[in-house]
Amino acid sequence: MQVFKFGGASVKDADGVVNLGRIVSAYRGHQLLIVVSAMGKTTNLLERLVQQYFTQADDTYDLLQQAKRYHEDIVQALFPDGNHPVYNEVANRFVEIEWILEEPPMDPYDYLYDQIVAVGELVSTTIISHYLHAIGLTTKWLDARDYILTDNTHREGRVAWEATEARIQDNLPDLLEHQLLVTQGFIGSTSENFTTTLGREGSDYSAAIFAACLGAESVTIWKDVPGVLNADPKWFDQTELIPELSYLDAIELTYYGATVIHPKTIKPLQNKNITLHVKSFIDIENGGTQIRSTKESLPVPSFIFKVNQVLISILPKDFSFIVEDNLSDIFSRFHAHKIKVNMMHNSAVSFSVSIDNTGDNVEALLLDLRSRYDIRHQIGLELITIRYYNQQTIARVLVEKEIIMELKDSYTCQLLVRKL
Ligand SMILES: Nc1ncnc2c1ncn2[C@@H]1O[C@H](COP(=O)(O)OP(=O)(O)O)[C@@H](O)[C@H]1O
Ligand SMILES: N[C@@H](CC(=O)OP(=O)(O)O)C(=O)O
Repeated sequence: MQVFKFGGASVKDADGVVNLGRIVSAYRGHQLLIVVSAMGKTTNLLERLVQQYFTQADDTYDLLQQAKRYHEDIVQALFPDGNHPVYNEVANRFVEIEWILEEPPMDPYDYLYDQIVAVGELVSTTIISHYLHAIGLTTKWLDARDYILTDNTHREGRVAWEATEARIQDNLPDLLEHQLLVTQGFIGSTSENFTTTLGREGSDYSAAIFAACLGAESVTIWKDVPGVLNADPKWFDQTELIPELSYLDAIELTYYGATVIHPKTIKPLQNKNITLHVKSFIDIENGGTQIRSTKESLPVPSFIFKVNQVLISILPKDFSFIVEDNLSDIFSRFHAHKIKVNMMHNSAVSFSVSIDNTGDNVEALLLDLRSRYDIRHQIGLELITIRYYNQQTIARVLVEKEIIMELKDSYTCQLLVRKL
């Protein structure tokens, strides 16, 4: 059996859903489970809705209307019969959000976030499953929350692997024999049946979880790019396709921020030796990238750019050294504010980190750190990571840039820079 994953970009409009139908139809007769994300930028919209609801802002219902209208337009384009059951099912999914909005927020933010944001994936898969049925494919919609079980960490649910594997293995192999299965990426549930999410961009990870538990032959992630390139084409001209990639290189690239695949995706596949294909949903005949067990190293240097970085330098107020107890205290503060460290460097009396400038929680972190340390920070920096670097590649990215911090090991070079 195979697992396919379609992200938001692939189903951003009715044409995208039709294209998905075309791709899946070409695999008629194969055992297939497809994992789908929320359509287009729906998750961002629902995230804004949660923020506004939590602060009881006036435009909460406007945002809900926007989300409804966007999906209604897609449904109308796909199902000319206004009495088709999909209309009611989609409306009912949004009613779940309306019920929450009717009461002032009483539950913790992260819990409410998961209950609301998960609706994006529930709606998209409802539409897609009906569409695939309408074009003649025997399709079954599955609620991923019945299969992917997590702990209670809302917004970053940690998978309960044994329970998840048991649920998937007990139920899905039989179902796969008779029909195409359609389920949601990104969502799971706790043992008490509360919805959780797996972290932003987590649908790739969902596909890997299903594939690992089912012992799939392969996973294919369908993207708006020809495969994994040696840099994000949004930032870099003249990118090159990497036709084959080892699991290790893929883990390293995604860890440093290559957003084409979610970093947690690779490990479960590597453990079961399952090949991951990254292919274009626009040019489906193109071979794309295969990520598998291979001794080949990356054929070309690869670049990862992260803009909008904040460099925070942390110094003990009493001029003591940065040693284990300080480091452990510092990391626990980063963890408490859900802030991930992109690059770090320590000396005897200071510890410096570069993080994404995500706004409010960075402000809260700085306030918190200042209670115990002297803090300096610089904003507006750019972090450039080069895998398999050489002097030429470093020179290429440093044009009109000044290095603020630099780290190198045998394979990877990280440069924190400021534009001149
Ligand atoms: N090394 C890379 N190779 C290809 N694409 C990359 C790379 N790094 C970042 N990207 C970006 O990843 C995007 C696809 O991921 P994303 O937009 O999250 O898709 P989806 O919503 O389908 O999951 C591409 O449009 C591209 O801009
Ligand atoms: N919809 C979720 C999960 C996801 O993975 O989406 P995408 O596959 O479009 O990146 C998000 O936007 O975070």
